[in-house]
Amino acid sequence: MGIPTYTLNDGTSLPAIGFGTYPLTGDDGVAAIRSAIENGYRLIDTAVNYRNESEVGRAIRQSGVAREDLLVASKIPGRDHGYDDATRSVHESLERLGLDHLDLSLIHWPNPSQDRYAEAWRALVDLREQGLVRSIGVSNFTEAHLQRIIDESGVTPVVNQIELHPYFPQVQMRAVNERLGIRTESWSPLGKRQAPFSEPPVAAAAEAYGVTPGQVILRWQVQLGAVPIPKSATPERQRQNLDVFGFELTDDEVAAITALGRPDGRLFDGDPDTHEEM
Ligand SMILES: NC(=O)C1=CN([C@@H]2O[C@H](COP(=O)(O)OP(=O)(O)OC[C@H]3O[C@@H](n4cnc5c(N)ncnc54)[C@H](OP(=O)(O)O)[C@@H]3O)[C@@H](O)[C@H]2O)C=CC1
Ligand SMILES: O=C(O)C(=O)[C@@H](O)[C@H](O)C(=O)CO
Repeated sequence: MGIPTYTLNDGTSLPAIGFGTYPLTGDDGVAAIRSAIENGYRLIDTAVNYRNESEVGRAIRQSGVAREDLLVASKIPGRDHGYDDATRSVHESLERLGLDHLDLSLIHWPNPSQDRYAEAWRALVDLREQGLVRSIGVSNFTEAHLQRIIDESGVTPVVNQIELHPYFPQVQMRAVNERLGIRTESWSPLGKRQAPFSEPPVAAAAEAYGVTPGQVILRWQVQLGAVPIPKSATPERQRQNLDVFGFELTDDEVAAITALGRPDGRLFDGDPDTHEEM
């Protein structure tokens, strides 16, 4: 069964699930990313700050899958938010990846104290016009950050990649993204080391559908309309994480997993109004 796709607000297509590559580096990283591509992932998520763009490029070339069948997303770090810096950053990413364009480029964190994310956005708008980037988006943006770049540029991001897992279901932020016509992407979609695999709603659904708790959580993501980008260096888990389109949770099951949300559900201090990454 192929991976379903969404049509984004710029008319391009995005697979309903992607592969996260942090912190896969070195030859082992290449092997894991190549395995993910060979297992069927067609959206590969990297970033300048993952220091693995060259590994992603090597894995693509070794996989034997045609470049045009893959979507490669990378992210601009906080230190490169100036217009010229952001432009240079994307060029350098392409060099490390060995590609002539990115399918998706995101601003990694808004870094509001620097207050230059709107400049980085203007650079991405121009890079898209120049054909170096097919689609442009953001990550860890709040409603205020989104509204500012939309008001100043007239261009709406295609995605907002945010922390999203059962302990942190981001009900409000998902509603903001939807209202603005922005597709939500979920980072740490399983909840990383705090994955709620044994929580009753997750365990019960796994039992009911004969799937793993990880598959229940990723199916929950899909039914929220979010695009999860789970990372796994384990081929069997890579396959499992992609195999979430053969069953459907009831509305009550979705609601019960969303109800696992906690006020302190963030995995670390990743509040976009205060957490900054250069
Ligand atoms: N934009 C941003 O600011 C951020 C973006 N990200 C992106 O999101 C991606 C995914 O997030 P990440 O933080 O890795 O967390 P995930 O929620 O994807 O969890 C990854 C961890 O879960 C394990 N795992 C994967 N699949 C399963 C499974 N089916 N059952 C049990 N354990 C499993 C993996 O172990 P193993 O590898 O051994 O299988 C790994 O340790 C990152 O790789 C990155 O691309 C992440 C953080 C911030
Ligand atoms: O993985 C990412 O994209 C990040 O932004 C990471 O640096 C994230 O902040 C993290 O993993 C911190 O533990």
